[in-house]
Amino acid sequence: MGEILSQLKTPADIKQLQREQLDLLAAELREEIVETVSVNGGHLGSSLGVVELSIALHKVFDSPNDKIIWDVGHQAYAHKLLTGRLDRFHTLRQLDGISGFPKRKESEHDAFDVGHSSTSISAALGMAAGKDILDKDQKIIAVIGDGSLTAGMAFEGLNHAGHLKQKMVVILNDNEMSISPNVGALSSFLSRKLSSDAFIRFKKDTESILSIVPGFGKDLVNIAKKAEESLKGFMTPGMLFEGFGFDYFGPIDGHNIDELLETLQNVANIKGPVLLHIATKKGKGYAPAEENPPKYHGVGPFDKVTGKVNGAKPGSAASYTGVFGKTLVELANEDDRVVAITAAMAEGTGLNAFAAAHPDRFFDVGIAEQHAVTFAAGLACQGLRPVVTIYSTFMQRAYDQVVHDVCLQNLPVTFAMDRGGLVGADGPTHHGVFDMSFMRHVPNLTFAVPRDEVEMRKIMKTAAQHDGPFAYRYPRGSGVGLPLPNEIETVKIGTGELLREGADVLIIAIGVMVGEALEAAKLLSQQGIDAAIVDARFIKPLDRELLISQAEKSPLVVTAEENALQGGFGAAVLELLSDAGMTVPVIRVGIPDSFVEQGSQAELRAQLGINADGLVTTVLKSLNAKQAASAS
Ligand SMILES: Cc1ncc(C[n+]2csc(CCOP(=O)(O)OP(=O)(O)O)c2C)c(N)n1
Ligand SMILES: CC(=O)[C@@H](O)[C@H](O)COP(=O)(O)O
Ligand SMILES: [Mg+2]
Repeated sequence: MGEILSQLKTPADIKQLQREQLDLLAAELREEIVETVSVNGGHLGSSLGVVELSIALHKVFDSPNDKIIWDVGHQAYAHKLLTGRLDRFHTLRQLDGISGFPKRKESEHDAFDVGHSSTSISAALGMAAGKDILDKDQKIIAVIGDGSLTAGMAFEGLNHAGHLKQKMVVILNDNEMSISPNVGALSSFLSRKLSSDAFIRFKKDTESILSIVPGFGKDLVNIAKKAEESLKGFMTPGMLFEGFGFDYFGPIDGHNIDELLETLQNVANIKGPVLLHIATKKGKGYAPAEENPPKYHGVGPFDKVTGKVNGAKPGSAASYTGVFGKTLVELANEDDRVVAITAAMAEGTGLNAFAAAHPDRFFDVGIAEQHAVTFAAGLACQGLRPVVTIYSTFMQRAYDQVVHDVCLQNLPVTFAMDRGGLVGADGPTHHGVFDMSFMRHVPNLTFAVPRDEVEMRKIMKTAAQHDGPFAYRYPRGSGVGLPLPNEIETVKIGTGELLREGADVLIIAIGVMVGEALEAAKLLSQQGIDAAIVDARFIKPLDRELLISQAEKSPLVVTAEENALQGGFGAAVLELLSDAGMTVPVIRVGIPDSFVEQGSQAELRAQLGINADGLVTTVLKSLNAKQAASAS
């Protein structure tokens, strides 16, 4: 534990440090971050890149009175260490431990809860406007990365801030990286420097114009064009932000503490919105992360000496993401209408395999889920078969686009929702536990949830051949480990499968809960209880015939899903049975009406009772209650 760091109890203590101590502090912070992430996993590169910035912010500003809002929040580890959380830092991202993201309930220094990107400017602007109304003396600072700046919401905030002329500081942390290298016109524009080449060209062209001014002859158009091109070379990022009404400063070296301190002190008192552009290196100070930023963006436990990631145990099953990436390439090999879209998550979604195999049919649109969906709608209008691959949690951003731009027009767009269900250590901002509720009621949409990787391939092929919108979701982590047949079958839309007969209870499960239900049936049979198991496979349309015929035979129905119970799969089954006039008791197992904290997937499932043991407990409790009721 670092000597200087361990003495810091609050950020006010940083103000007492001598200038030379700040460099040592930076080194200690890096050591602590690398040490902890190497054991627990976490977001390494982004946090290492803002160590100096975090020190400078806490030296110049007065948190918690002044508000520092981190965009995404995956880079806030140094901030956490500087604000009294060193003692608990070893619990980072663990069950009951400190969060990998800022959380207001965790610390008064965490000004705003984050996890999804591009919210910082809007939140900061709201705080800035609020402080004025309430006459508070505070400074408001948003820190946003160049990747997060690619989202429309960031520009909505800039646009409004320029209009309100609100005093606030936006720090643009530009490392030229999102998770992968940042994409888009904005990214190229940000890295534009005022080159001496451009200046010399401009000078020459201007001289040529001046020399012929008296004649203004036939070469004028060409010369004017040349001069215009040269002028474009002068367009700097500052012009963009000044156009939005911000005072622009930078780019400055985001690892130079002196430069940071001086500039922050200068901009702190400017009236009106300020944009400070800093240049940093993702992974700074840890060679493996500097050399391969995507790998160490969000990384599992690794050997801190060599940087070697522990990875999956040898012989473990391929991940759903891996199977998805491989299968989509196969589908695209067979059908050249298949195109793939990611919103800045090529690695996470497994679409990097597709990008390598079919680069001309792959689109990374930046962190822009809303645009991704409507862009897909446009591609579908041209006769293509777009597959928009977005984590379930980030699909929440694009709900209106799903409804208005795709489903209303009944366009053949596929929504592949990775990380459906509980994701583990990222916690409540990232669990994908609402998609069944927010997608299942949209007209025209077909929605399936495979129980294993073989079923996933079948559903993917079925979706690719379907003439309308189709969604499927699959979980974070390994599949069941089934061998994948080369030939991919399709399934009939709206059909489930009876996997086990049983007279005492009917468990209707979907997705990963099917495996848990089968396991529960084995455990129940040891207690003399005979459970029937149905894999519903489709949440929309439900297999009406199968579900009703099985429910008619059973004294008790239990539904099982890794989704919010409110409006989810169990609710859909209840509606179906109730509409059919059935009175069989239905117990729903799933996620109750509260946000689920962080922890490993297994720990969280056990806590919530959404695993085989939980199903057994629910079934036994319900059967006992039924028995007691009929005895009385
Ligand atoms: C709405 C949303 N989409 C996608 C993500 C996944 N994501 C987390 S960090 C990140 C890259 C952010 O890049 P940048 O803001 O430049 O920060 P850096 O990692 O470079 O420090 C992405 C795509 C997210 N958190 N939120
Ligand atoms: C911060 C963020 O949103 C991503 O980096 C996310 O944490 C990635 O999650 P996976 O590790 O499941 O890809
Ligand atoms: Mg970046």
